[in-house]
Amino acid sequence: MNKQINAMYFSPTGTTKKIVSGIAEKISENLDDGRVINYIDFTLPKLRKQLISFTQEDVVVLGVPVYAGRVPNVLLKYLNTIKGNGALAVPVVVYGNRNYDDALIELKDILELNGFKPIAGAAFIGEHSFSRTLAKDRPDDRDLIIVRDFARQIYNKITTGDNFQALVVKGNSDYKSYYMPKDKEGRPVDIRKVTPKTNSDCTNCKLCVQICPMGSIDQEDVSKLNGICIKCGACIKKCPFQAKYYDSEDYLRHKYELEVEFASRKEPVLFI
Ligand SMILES: Cc1cc2nc3c(=O)[nH]c(=O)nc-3n(C[C@H](O)[C@H](O)[C@H](O)COP(=O)(O)O)c2cc1C
Repeated sequence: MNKQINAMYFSPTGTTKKIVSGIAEKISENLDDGRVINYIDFTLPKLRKQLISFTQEDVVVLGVPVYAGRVPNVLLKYLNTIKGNGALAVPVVVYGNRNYDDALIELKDILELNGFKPIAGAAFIGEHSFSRTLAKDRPDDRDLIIVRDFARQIYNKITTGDNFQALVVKGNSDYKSYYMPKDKEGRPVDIRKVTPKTNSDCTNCKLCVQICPMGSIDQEDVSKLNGICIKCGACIKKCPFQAKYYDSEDYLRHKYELEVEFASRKEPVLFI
């Protein structure tokens, strides 16, 4: 098989990267032709300025985390610039054990509209961006066995067929609106304006400036934001000194409710 395997992902806290890279690497191992995987990490703003296009010789495993039951809306503009030109695609969404709602069908549709041919899709589970206990340490070994099995099925599909039928995945073609947390009275609350705080353990190492996917943390004063915060969890989870945190009551209630309500383990779902 004469195909270039690509692993392409947005992954602020690293779970999507693990799944997408795992799938791409296992497909590639099955190929056994010594070809190197092309990794395209579009987590940081710099990469989202580059125009990317593929050809019919490419297989693109493309993954995003689920945000509010959908493809993160801050990525839509960028995703629509990627040109498939007939490349085979594997849309993958990774969610924090609540639900992936219409994110997978939305990602599949985006890829189709951009000239890709989706041949398989999946929803996997990753530790929730808001929490250190919800889906803790996932993807884990059990997930990675499923990653391997999925990659094997994709390899078989690519090598045995070339007239692929349209891929069907779970979801509403009329996508549900973005999922919203609720307040004490059950009314929807908007946590979009919530921003991280910085405590006195901060050593001013600037790691948070480098890893913020929105490029929003001020270089001179890391407690200041110059742009939007998408609550992706990167600065919170990756700070070596636990110096970043949220103190918004609405955010913390939502986090707690998720941890209680969605504690039971969900399993990955594959469509092929
Ligand atoms: C703003 C935001 C919204 C999220 N919405 C959902 C959701 O609707 N359902 C869910 O199960 N997980 C949700 N999550 C959790 C992430 O999808 C999940 O933790 C994912 O593994 C994070 O991927 P990453 O490690 O690649 O950043 C949300 C996370 C963030 C930051």
